[in-house]
Amino acid sequence: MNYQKIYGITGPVSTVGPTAAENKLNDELIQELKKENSFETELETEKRVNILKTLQKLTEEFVYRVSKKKNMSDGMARDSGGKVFTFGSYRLGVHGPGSDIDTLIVVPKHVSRDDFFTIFAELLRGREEIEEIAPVPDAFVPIIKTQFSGISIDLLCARLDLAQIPLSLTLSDKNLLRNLDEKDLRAINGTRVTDEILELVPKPNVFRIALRAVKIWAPRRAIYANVFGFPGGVAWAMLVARICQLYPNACSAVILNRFFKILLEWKWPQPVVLKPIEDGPLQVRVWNPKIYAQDRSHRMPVITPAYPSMCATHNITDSTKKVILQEFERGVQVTNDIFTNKKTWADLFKKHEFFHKYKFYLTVVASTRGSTEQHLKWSGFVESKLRLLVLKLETLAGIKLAHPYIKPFETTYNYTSDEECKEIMENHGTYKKEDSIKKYIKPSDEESTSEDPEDTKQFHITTMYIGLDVNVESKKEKIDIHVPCNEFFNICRNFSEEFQNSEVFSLIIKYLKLYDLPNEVYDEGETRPVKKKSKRKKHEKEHSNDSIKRPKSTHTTNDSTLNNIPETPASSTN
Ligand SMILES: Nc1ncnc2c1ncn2[C@@H]1O[C@H](COP(=O)(O)OP(=O)(O)OP(=O)(O)O)[C@@H](O)[C@H]1O
Ligand SMILES: [Mg+2]
Ligand SMILES: [Mg+2]
Repeated sequence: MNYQKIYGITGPVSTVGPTAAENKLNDELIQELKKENSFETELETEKRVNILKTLQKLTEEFVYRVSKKKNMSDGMARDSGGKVFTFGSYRLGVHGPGSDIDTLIVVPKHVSRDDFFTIFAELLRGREEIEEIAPVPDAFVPIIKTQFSGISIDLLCARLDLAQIPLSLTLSDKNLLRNLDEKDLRAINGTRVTDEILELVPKPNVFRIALRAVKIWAPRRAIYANVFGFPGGVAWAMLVARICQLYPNACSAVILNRFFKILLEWKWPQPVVLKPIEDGPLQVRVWNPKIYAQDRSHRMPVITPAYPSMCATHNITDSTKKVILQEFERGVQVTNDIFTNKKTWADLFKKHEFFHKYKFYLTVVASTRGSTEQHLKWSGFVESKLRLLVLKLETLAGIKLAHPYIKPFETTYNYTSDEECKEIMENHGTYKKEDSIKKYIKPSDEESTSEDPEDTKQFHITTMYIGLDVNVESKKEKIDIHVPCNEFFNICRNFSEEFQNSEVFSLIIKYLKLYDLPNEVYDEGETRPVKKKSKRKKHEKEHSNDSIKRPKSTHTTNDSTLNNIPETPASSTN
């Protein structure tokens, strides 16, 4: 008897296969994905395979060398093995020409993480294909980032409690997780999750094409970014996988239409799971809303299948949930129209209107008078906390939606005196004033031909945007965002002693109207939103009767007031 395997925790919704018309739409989808440069060439694929072969050899050599150092015999040292796994888009088979290869190097217990950052890094440096190597041993997930024959590689390392790592090893057995430290557990998790996802979908190729489409659609609609409260790559993959389980014989075009329909109608916060959540051998938390209040607070939970199951959408807020649902609704409409030949797949992938649709925006500006490295640390930290500001804003009575944008904007200025720096700080980030400080902008690396003069210092600025949908009925009431902003400032400042140095690190929240958004947020050739009455010209001179108050100073204080949002724009410095 040939029963069809049931994928997932329920039976399928429908087991019918595609019609001729659906197959045609599916071919058109693939054509559109090709136009979008979703696929790489065979030659490029071959290059990746060869890189992985080389990495496997290097891994074996690495384990061998460490084993010999521990006085093992030649035979034992060789038998210690070592194996390269992959995860991320490459493992799922949805990578494009610009994707990296996410790799995990699994080593036996006598090889340490320290060895990875010394001996393995040394072996890498010895290869002529290596162009860059950046080890980050102190990261939450320690990593070596490198460029190998022009392809970015992320390398993680995990040490298992085994004497040997044979090539036949798979990571599916949860007992392999015994006696691992937290960093090893985190490193191994990515591979275990992607492996399981592929096991749990009925037709991996149907899943891949649908996921490729979602990976174009979601960033285009500005809803792909785990840090800012949207689903990230793993969550989108699991959402597509669940729809594939429900329609095991459908083609990718149909999966996409059902994806939008089912997820729009989903009884959130009912979780999306790909298989029953398992218990396991470790003293670690497994997602369980019956036990943990934090898990009950997840608004659109999407749960990873590999033990220990976690929620991949922990960061979603009420606002981002609303935005995601709006996009699902649009997805239903557009795909319905595609199925009745009124629209095409290109319509689905049209760019978002984030910088056109809100009357009011907050800009969160993290800046550093110092090195690029210092700024990366500071801006990265502020970025990782931005969703906390969103959470605080959306609880205010007058704010219907606090919608974070998924990509921070970066600029670096060269300056020579405090006055110049102050001028930059005061004028950066608004359409009206940005021209006045263009002279300070640092040319990008390719453009700059010479080194900066010695007395030139750098001012790095990262700007994040939050669109505000303000309740018009409460127009007469003041919306005071003083408290959430101050709390946000404190979170960022007080994280470390280093960040308290306001001479170096600064954080400003500015309040902008739509028409005063700076040019950086629009693509080249994109039409700026214009007021109906007065068309502004790019070279417009500064007006003295600015509707936007200037930041109080470049130095930071804890004084932030953004009162009366609908009526009185203001800016705020910290
Ligand atoms: N900052 C991070 N912290 C922890 N894990 C991360 C981080 N960035 C990425 N990862 C892990 O690495 C995986 C792959 O991330 P990556 O950024 O390479 O995206 P991807 O899905 O592979 O897409 P792409 O094709 O752009 O490479 C993620 O799914 C996640 O598990
Ligand atoms: Mg990747
Ligand atoms: Mg990566």
